Amino acid sequence: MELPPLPRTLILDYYDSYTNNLLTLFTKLYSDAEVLRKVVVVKADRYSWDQFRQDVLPNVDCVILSPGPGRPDKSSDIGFALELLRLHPVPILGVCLGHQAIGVAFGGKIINTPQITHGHVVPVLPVHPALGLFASPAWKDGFTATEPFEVVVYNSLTVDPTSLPDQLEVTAWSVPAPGKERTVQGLRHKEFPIWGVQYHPESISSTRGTALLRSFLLAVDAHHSNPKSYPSLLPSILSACAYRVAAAPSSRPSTPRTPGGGPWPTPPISPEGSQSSGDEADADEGARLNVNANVNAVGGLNAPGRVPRFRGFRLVERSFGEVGKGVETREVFEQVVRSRKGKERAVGEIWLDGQTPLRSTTASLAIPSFVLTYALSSRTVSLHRQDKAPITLDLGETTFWDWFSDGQATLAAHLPPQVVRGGWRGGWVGWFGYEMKEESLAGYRRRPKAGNDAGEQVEEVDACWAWVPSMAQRTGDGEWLARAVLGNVSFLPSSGSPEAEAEADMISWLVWQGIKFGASVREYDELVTSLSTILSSPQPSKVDPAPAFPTFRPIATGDDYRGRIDSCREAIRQGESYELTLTTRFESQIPSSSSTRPTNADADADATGSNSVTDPYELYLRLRTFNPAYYSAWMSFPSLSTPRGHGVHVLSSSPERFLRIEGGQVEMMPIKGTMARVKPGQCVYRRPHPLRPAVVLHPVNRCGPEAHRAGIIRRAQPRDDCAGQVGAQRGDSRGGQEVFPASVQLLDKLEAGRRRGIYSGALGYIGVDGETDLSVVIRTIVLEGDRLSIGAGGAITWLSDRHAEWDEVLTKVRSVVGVLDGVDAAPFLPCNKTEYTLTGSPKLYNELGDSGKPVERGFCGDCGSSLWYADGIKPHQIYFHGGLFDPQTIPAPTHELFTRNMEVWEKSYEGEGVFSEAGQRV
Ligand SMILES: C=C(O[C@@H]1C=C(C(=O)O)C=C[C@H]1O)C(=O)O
Ligand SMILES: NC(=O)CC[C@H](N)C(=O)O
Repeated sequence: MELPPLPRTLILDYYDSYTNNLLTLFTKLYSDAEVLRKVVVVKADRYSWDQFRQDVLPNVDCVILSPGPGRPDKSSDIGFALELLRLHPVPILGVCLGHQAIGVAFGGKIINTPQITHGHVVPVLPVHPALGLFASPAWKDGFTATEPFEVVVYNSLTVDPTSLPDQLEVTAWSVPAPGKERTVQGLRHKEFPIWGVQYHPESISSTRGTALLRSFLLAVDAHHSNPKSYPSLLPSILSACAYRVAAAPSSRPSTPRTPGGGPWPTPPISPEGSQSSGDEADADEGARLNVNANVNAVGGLNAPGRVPRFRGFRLVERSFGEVGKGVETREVFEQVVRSRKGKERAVGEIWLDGQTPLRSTTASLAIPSFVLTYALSSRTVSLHRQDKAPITLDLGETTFWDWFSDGQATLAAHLPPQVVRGGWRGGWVGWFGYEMKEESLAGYRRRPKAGNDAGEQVEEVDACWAWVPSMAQRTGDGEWLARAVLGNVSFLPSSGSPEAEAEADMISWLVWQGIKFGASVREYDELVTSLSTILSSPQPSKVDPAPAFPTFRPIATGDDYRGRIDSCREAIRQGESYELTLTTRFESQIPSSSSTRPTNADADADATGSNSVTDPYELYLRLRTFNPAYYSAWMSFPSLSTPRGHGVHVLSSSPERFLRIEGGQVEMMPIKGTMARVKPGQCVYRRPHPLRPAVVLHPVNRCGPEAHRAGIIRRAQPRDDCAGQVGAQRGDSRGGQEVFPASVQLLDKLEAGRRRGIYSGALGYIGVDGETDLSVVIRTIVLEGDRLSIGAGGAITWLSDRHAEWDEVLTKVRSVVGVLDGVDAAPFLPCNKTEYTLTGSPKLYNELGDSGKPVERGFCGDCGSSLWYADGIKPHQIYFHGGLFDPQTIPAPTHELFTRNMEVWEKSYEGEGVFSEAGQRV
């Protein structure tokens, strides 16, 4: 079947993640170059109706109305689409929301669909004899019209078939389950070139998507009396494009790197420049601020208006081989970071503490050389250094995102072309808080800049990025490395004063403030020497884990939360969203004075939870054994302040990857499916629903088809929540309404505008070489001043149960801190069981194992403690109790037994079984 020439197509985007998939559908039929010239995605509110009609419409050949949140009978949701449909100067295809708009434009009614369904595959059958696009030769090509075909539906609303105006005709119906009502799945206008489909032809899980697009384009071509070709879109229209097929593959050459798969800090890599190259002068000279020197320009920098003088960074590392392989990370951390000379004045402490149950942990341990924080309300960046008062910079209209990423790009441009990548080799470590969405999400409104008086108040830390020039790292194999970024960057201002120049961008500003980025060779040598001493004669740890967590209380009652769940579900029923991740917070306090500190005996007596800890590091030590996680981390910045007091400390045990960039490939790994407690003695797991990956993968989808093909979008992990979701693996999100901005703003309201802070943000490293690994900040204790908080929540869908969701929130928080106070659900009792049987869904709560395969994980149904089992093990009766990770309640032998059993299990597990504590099958 011949392909019609590609008409100039305008896709009107109602802020839906599927819009991008519509674009992808075009690239399945036409070349990227062709799609780039002829297809444009424009946000539905980009133009006024008048502008659109006068300037845009005469220059396009057809319009596609995208899916979207909201209702087509609400003008704030649908904009000028109804006017456009009534005018129909060019052929129009409506998809989902766009299809419903066709119904409304000509007098039909919108009602709730009999079964609200999001992300399911259903059969659809065109009417017979076929009408509209289903009568097209392009549709019929190789397909029997009387066969149903499978498609994905994603809607709360539908066109009421009893209200259908005379001008419209149904072209397809759903094939309902016995006893259920059928729904309208296709429409056409009897006279005008207007067609609609309720389902999503653009979903990768829908069949016959390209056939439908072909039918439409054939109809468009026929409408325009079959021209041989269409011109390219005007540059003015192309420039309004919200996103498009990627124009060219990434310009950065791909560089050799070791195969990935290691957990978060870093896999072992081949050494590069693993000893000091003796070019000490180079590194130190580069470190000097040199704004006026007569220098040679180095090409390739993307920041205009300045001449770089820079000899480049060198990423160096030194392995200690077998030395120190058995030494505990904690001991090394305490000696390298905590008891370093002058450490009490250090600007911060970093411990990326990736943990998996079976294998040695990986870790990055560092003292940052400086820290940048950002305050959204005043739009200022602050530079924090040891022994110096903070210095601030007003970013004006520039967002922190742009400022930071331009700076990072400049830094990365100073690497030698062939850098060996692999894990974190130095650079940024920190977080973007949840509120940073304000400066990044399309359509999200930035708050007005605070007035002068706001300068008097202590501001929130909305983003915090520390610079790490050198660190000690432990690989997944237990091998120790000293890694560093050597060298520096300096710039000659092209004109004007250095200060004015410095305002313009991050690097100039930092250089002007005297920041040197790289470590000097001397500093690196010192690290190597001290690490070598520590590894060959380690000192036992001097700090004990806190004997108990302080008692956390929810900031609102279960009733309150359940009420908000109801509101979420109502919004979903109204078609405003299909999934809303509602959250709340639990709080506690630690005494600010060490005088209240009890003796160990007191603490033991009060081990069910007391506010007895004064050093947050002790709390972290407890957390890392109580709830070890792939993204465990300790980040401590004692000199930062927030409105809640002095000192910001993050104690994270997040299991969830937000985004990883490795060798230029982007990977996201959303999790879903947290267990609900069902009966004492049993941990039963709720089956994850399939929507979550769609939401979380949305940003990756934005990378466009080119990126997908180039393999930049690599894979979603083969796991239950993605099972069968080829879509997720290809970056097609299977689903629906764009989370942004509608759902995010809705959530702001549903959470009464409460700040989430670090919780729900992204935390991790962004290497100087661009290698990045960020977690979703969940299961994380944040300490600001003496205030402790833990955020928790869950994704609410139409199918959510108000009681189960609240219980799930409690389960999540208990997995972090155990006992809770002031909750109106079943009390938490410490549990002494060592044997558990899990039934139900074989896949539990997925985390990442070192091997790259998922490690399953759950919680004890009695006490909420962690349960682990390992990679590649067949279903699924589990035994051991996560007391393993709580030395307070489970004696040491259990730990060993557990580990041993895991080994046995790994080697010899066959079929199902329940195992005794001694490792015997029972
Ligand atoms: C919001 C939280 O978790 C998010 C929601 C999840 C869910 O609904 O299952 C799972 C992981 C997180 O992305 C949280 O744990 O606080
Ligand atoms: N995916 C969509 O376009 C959904 C349309 C509409 N918001 C509904 O829920 O029915």
